[in-house]
Amino acid sequence: MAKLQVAIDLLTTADALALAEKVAPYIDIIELGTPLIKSEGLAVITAMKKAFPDKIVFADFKTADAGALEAEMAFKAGADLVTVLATTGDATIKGAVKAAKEHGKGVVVDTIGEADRVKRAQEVTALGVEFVELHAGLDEQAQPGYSIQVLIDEAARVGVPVSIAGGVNINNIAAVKKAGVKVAVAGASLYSTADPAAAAKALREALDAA
Ligand SMILES: O=C([C@H](O)CO)[C@H](O)[C@H](O)COP(=O)(O)O
Repeated sequence: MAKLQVAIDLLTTADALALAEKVAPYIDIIELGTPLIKSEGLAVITAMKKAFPDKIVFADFKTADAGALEAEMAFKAGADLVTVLATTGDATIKGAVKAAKEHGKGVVVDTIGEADRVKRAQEVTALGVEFVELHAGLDEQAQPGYSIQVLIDEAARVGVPVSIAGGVNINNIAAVKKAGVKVAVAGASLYSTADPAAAAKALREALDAA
């Protein structure tokens, strides 16, 4: 069964907690977005884990260096998963994985900015990461002609556990699921809607549909 992850790209802990409260019944993983962590610091991770101890808390650090040190910071603050960039060297990913094993937590590799997402996903999976995020970031999504279909096609052929992040919504979630993802990540389609709870419920139902 694929998991549903809410990506919270809001800028305050209060707003993040309020959104999480609305969508929590329908989601498995709460992602604290990079802008949110830069805005609020490690305290937002601690606050989220305290409020939702049964959810998987995902700290989107997008670490590019000092893998062990940054992963350790995230885990000590309460994160269950932390992201490291695919574009960085294997040594950084290995350092984060080592810290994750020591803490009983996990590393997700984010392919944002990576030229060959499929090849790199296969390479880093061998380093012991939980899964790889096939990701088109907010700036890439804003480019003319962007389509999530490219990520869906990659997920269908990659052959290792992946998530898709890059504009998941109610219109494409069935195709995302069909591609065989481990996790579907939804940000703007939840936090930018008038009724996040209803939107999360609809995504959950589409994901769980046979
Ligand atoms: O990771 C993200 C981005 O880099 C900003 O932090 C987003 O959370 C991710 O792209 C998912 O969000 P949506 O594309 O809005 O679904």
